[in-house]
Amino acid sequence: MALNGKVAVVTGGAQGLGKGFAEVLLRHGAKVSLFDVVEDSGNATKTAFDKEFGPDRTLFCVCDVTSEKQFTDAFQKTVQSFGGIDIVCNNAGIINETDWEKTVAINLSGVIRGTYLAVEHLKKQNGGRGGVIINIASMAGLGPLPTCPVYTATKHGVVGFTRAMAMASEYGGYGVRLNMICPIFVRTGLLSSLDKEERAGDFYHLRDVNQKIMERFGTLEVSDVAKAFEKLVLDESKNGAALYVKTEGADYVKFPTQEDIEEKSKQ
Ligand SMILES: NC(=O)C1=CN([C@@H]2O[C@H](COP(=O)(O)OP(=O)(O)OC[C@H]3O[C@@H](n4cnc5c(N)ncnc54)[C@H](O)[C@@H]3O)[C@@H](O)[C@H]2O)C=CC1
Ligand SMILES: CCCCCC(=O)CC\C=C/C=C/C=C/[C@@H](O)[C@@H](O)CCCC(=O)O
Repeated sequence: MALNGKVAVVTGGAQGLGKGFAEVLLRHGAKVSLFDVVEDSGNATKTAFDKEFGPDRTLFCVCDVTSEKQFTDAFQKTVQSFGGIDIVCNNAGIINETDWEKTVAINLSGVIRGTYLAVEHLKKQNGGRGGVIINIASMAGLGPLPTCPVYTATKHGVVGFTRAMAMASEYGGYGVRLNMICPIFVRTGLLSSLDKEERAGDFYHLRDVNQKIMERFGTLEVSDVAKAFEKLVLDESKNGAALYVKTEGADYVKFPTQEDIEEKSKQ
């Protein structure tokens, strides 16, 4: 997909991976609406992008993805300012095993809400232009991370939901593609979440295990995942695909087919 002149929404776009994805889109000539709860960082990121890319290319909307009203209003404001939407990246996420309901509300319900709103705006049957939705899952959406079971569950949920929606879009002729990114550990603020007892909850005693898993898989920079995001957003052939990003590079995940599952269950 050529990105010049396209309009994108990035949730959790004020910092970390979301900021990195927004920068990729801006470099390709897109306009970007950043949705985030943290007003200071959102404004600071918009100011930095204004300086680098010009004043009319970025919008910042205060938006908590757990609020239907704030999310709907932010989509509306983006359409009013930029004249439509072509790309939506549902990226906002946290790790909090103590307040696990908040983790589910942001990481899974927030992605579901953001995807439904995106489909409503992009879908050709509603007068939309079609486009692409990229949901940010994790390697913890493909295999279990024992140090954060609820975070793991939300990311598995994002993978299952996005794959099903990709099929629904294809069967329904929405003109919208839905894909996922599944990175291993990335050096952002989120990475230290499990070092804090109030975030790690009952799994605080497993912080050494977390350290070992991190050493085994290694850690990425935001720019590594931004490069994978660029590859995925430019590739118009993919729908329902998950790009696994690791230290050796990025590869598409080969999900088992129904035949694979049935074959294995016979063994
Ligand atoms: N850092 C890592 O190791 C990995 C991160 N991910 C995923 O990438 C996504 C981004 O994470 P990072 O950039 O690492 O974290 P981060 O903490 O640096 O950035 C997350 C952003 O989301 C925003 N946010 C949090 N709650 C929100 C809400 N309710 N509404 C709107 N915005 C909200 C924060 O204010 C922040 O700007 C998350 O979904 C995370 O699960 C996936 C794999 C690895
Ligand atoms: C501080 C935690 C931040 C987590 C943020 C992420 O989303 C990063 C996820 C990164 C890696 C996940 C790896 C999961 C691997 C599992 O498939 C499994 O292989 C782990 C096995 C652990 C073991 O054998 O001890």
